[in-house]
Amino acid sequence: MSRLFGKSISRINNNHNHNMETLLESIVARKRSEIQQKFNKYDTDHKGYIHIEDLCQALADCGLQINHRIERIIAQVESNGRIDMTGFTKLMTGKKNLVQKALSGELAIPNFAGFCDDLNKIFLETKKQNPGNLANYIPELGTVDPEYFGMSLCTVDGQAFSAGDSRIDFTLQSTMLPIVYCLACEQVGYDRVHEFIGKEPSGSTYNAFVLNSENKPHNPMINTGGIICCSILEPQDNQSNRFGNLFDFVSSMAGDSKITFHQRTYLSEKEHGDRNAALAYYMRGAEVKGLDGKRLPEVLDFYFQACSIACNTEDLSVIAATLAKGGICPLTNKRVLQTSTVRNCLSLLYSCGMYDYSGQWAFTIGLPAKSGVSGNIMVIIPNVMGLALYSPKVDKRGNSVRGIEFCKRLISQFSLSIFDNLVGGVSSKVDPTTDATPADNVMVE
Ligand SMILES: NC(=O)CC[C@H](N)C(=O)O
Repeated sequence: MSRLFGKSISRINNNHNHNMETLLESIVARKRSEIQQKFNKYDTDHKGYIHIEDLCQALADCGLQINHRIERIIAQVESNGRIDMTGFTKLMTGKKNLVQKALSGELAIPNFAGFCDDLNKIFLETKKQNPGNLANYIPELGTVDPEYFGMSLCTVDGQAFSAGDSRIDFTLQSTMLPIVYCLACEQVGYDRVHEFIGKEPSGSTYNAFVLNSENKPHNPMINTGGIICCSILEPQDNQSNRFGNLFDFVSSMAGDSKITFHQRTYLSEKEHGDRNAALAYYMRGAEVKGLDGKRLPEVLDFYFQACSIACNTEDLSVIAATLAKGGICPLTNKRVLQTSTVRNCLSLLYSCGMYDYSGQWAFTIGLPAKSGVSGNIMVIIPNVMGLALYSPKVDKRGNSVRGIEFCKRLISQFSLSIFDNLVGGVSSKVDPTTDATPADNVMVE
């Protein structure tokens, strides 16, 4: 009995091994033919090799700029500006890399050109109207061209697209606050920061004289919370190092980009900074913890300097993308923040990032974001991309009017809000990460 049983088991095993081999062979054959097809697609003149220029063009079509990261990947498989089938196979089968992902349609936004076309249309539609006012309580902000309108996006894979005035620099203003908050959390720890600052929206204007029931600023994304964060950052260091460290940190979030500092806006805000000075003295009078009362003018000065760090929407979209990617900059692939810090920051941006419009923003747009009174907005689409907008005319709450309008239109067309892709949801919106509508995935019996 047991011998018979043993025999049948060995027959089953033999059959199984044979079937397994055939299956593996067919998988290998399929993979080989897929690679061959791709190779043929880029071997445009059928000479048996791909010109590097053609490969670079294919990558550019996916939204990737040829930087040193991509050059390094290509250098491993090319010779004399060409890639043959052996090199191409190595490229497509080796450890997952950006080029492989791009050619396999696996980047964050697979149909990048189509998505950007749609975004461009939304941009042009939004551009037609320009209500709101310049925030001239900081006089220098009242001098900018009110017609500026720029938009940029950067995905977690580094796919980039811009429209309009995407290279015009603007001061970050309150959009610096999440950055200062992240740096403070990394330096002194999240618990310590929140010993001094709350986690609730204030429901009041960004520069209101309000504290929560624990005598703390409501959150780090409004002026009071921002001033406290500035007080916590490297109090023992000198002013030059402290500013330098913050500046370098912003630059590393922006992909080691050459960000700037706008001296005129800084001086303008400092000269007209009575409200923020009053807020600082109000907090000192209320004995708010975390505020170094002896260094008050220095802390305020640092706050004004931070608000006058400047960049363009291209840079800001990379900063947002670094947050979308959990603290790793998609252009340099360097980790600049711990994921836990980013998680905390995004939670706060979701509930408090748009001043006293935060609740409505969360409801209509459903994404973490931060605005600055210079007319910039950065929006984070977790695990997908960062988006940056600049249009200097703001509404009465201090949020860019066209920036909000662009986001409303974007979200009405694409399922990018964090609650858009609920299992069981039926929606006509397109998911640009899969190019399908959520309704395509629903199976109702
Ligand atoms: N909302 C903002 O962007 C305000 C920042 C500005 N520097 C201020 O303190 O008033």
